[in-house]
Amino acid sequence: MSDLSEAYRDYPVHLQHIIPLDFHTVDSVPESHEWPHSDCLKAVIDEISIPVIDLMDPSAEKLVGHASENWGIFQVTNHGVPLSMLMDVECEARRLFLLPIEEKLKVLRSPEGATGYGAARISPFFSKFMWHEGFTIIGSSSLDHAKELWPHEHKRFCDVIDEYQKKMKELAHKLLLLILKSLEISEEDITSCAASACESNGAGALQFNSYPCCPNPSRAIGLAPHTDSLLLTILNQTQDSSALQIFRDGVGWIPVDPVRDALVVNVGDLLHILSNGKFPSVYHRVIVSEKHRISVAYFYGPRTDSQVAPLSRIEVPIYRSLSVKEFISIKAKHLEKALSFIRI
Ligand SMILES: O=C(O)CCC(=O)C(=O)O
Ligand SMILES: [Fe+2]
Repeated sequence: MSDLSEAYRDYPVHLQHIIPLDFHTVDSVPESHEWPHSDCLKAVIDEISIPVIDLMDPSAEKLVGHASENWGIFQVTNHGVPLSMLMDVECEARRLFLLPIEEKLKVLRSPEGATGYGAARISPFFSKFMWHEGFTIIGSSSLDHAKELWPHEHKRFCDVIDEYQKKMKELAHKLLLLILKSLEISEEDITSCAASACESNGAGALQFNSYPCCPNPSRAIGLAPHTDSLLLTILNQTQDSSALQIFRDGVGWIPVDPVRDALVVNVGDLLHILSNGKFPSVYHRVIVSEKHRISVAYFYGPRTDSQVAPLSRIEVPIYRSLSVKEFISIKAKHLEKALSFIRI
């Protein structure tokens, strides 16, 4: 069993919070999915946009460090992931979500499980449901699920996923090194920290997100505001519509407008802890529209038995040291309040 699955096993989620609505059968937003005050979803600032960094730029290291500190999110171009690979993974995600609900339920995430089809993990924290269905893959978990969904043609799905995960891991490692270099820490600390994240059984996961066409987008929400838990997330937005938004203190919600062929990179809670609070773990949400949207997120993290603590040797640490597994358990109980529980 993979590390991350083990970390989630102690926090079962009730089936009611796992089984998504059969979105094809509804022609209005049911009360269960109607969010109060969702009109505020439109109140976004359009004039400011998050940094877009060309990874081939000689000053990429400086730009990445600056964006991590000032935004906790940026987009990268010239990232080395072939466009064909981005399109192939989108196509497989689409193929999966277009299956009838009875098929998708064959690979439903179990209450103690971490992989498979189901609603967002954060669902139990909210009184309303989200306009979303997801599919989570950890390591080679997709093999059994794909066999279940396509008994005679699962190979294509698995090949695409394996290649994509490999490429994401490579890119995440490269990005992590760039980000860590901007902290005032020793080469040795950088190498050992990055090495722990790239071990074969690190806590990585691939998340397919689907936001079905919504009959009344101003009443529903795709993903409620949250931060990502691991070190960093690489998001393939796949479409040209703006749906992802980040919250910026003093400004409000800002859209992350898709840039052609770019990938979105955001800081997660663990990197926020490692940086002693220097890099904000960005608070984000997803809105829905009349169009079906797919996104593919890769969450990158170290082994769940490894320790995480602020890396700086000169600053006073603001977070205590803890294992990744312990952090995941605190987050599973307290969601965005998790960081306040480990503050010194
Ligand atoms: O779909 C998106 O744009 C964002 C997805 C996301 O935030 C997540 O999977 O954690
Ligand atoms: Fe997220």
